[in-house]
Amino acid sequence: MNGLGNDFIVVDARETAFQPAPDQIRAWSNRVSGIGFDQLIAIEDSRDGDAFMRVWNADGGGVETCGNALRCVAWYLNRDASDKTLKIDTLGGATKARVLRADATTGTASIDMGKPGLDWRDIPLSEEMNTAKLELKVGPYDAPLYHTPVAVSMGNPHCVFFVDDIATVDVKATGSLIEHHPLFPESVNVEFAQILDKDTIRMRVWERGAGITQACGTGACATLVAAARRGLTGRAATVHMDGGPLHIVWAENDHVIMTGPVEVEFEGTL
Ligand SMILES: N[C@H](CCC[C@H](N)C(=O)O)C(=O)O
Repeated sequence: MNGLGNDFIVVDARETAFQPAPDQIRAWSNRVSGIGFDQLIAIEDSRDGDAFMRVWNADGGGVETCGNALRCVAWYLNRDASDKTLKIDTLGGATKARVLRADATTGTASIDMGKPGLDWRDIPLSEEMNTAKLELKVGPYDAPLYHTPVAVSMGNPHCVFFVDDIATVDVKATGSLIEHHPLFPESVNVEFAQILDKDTIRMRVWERGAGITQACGTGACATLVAAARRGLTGRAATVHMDGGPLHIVWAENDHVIMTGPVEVEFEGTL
C-alpha cells in the first residue's frame, strides 16, 4: 500500500505473531533484491482501540508512528467503506481515523494525529532549547538556511527548515547530515519547506531510517505546525510533496488533522 508514493508492506498480524529481525526487514525493504518499501507496518490487536499499528523503517529500526501508513491501515480495517471512526494506537500515541471514501483499490482517509509535541523534551532534544528556533550548525554549512529550524514531535521527531527556494536544497546531503546530529538523541526526520502562500507549502523530506521518500504524513503535519508557529501560514494548509498533496489542519483543540489518499498496490502472503 502507499500514501502519495510513501510505500509500505502492511501485515495483518492480528491472528499470528509477527516479529521480524532487523536484517530481515532490511532484506525485504531492498528495492533491488527484495520487495522494496519505505516502512514495514504490522496491524496488531489493541486492548482499548480497534487496532495497534507497529512501524519499522527500511533500515530495520522500530519507530513510533507513520502518518501515511495510518491512512492505509484505516482504509484496510474499514475497506467496506462504512463510515465509522476507528481508534488506532501507536507507540507515538493514539489516533482517530475516518475513512471518507473507499473502493477496491483506492480511498481517502482523515486522521486525527493528536497533539503535536513542542517542548524540547517531547522531540526529544539532547539539551534545553527553544524548539521554535533551533540554533543548529550543520557540518560545513554555515549559511542562514541551516540555522533556526523548528523542531516538532508528531509522536516521532521532526526538524523543519524554511527555505526561499526548495529547488536549491540538496535534500540528501543536508538531510543525511542532520538525521543523526547529536542534538537529536533519537535521530530525526528532516523537512525542507518553501512557503508558496499562506495556505500552500511545498515540502521535501529526508526520513529517519529511510532517506528521501515521496511523502511523509507526520512530516507534513510537523511542517504545518512549524509554519503556523513561525507565523508563515495560518493553522491550515495544503502541503505539496514529491508524491502529492496532503491537507493539514491544526485545530483549535490543538489536534492535528491530516487528510489524504490511500492506494493498494497488491496483496499477498509474506
Ligand atoms: N513516512 C511516515 C513517517 C515515517 C517516519 C519515520 N521515518 C521515522 O523514523 O519516524 C509518515 O508518513 O509519517
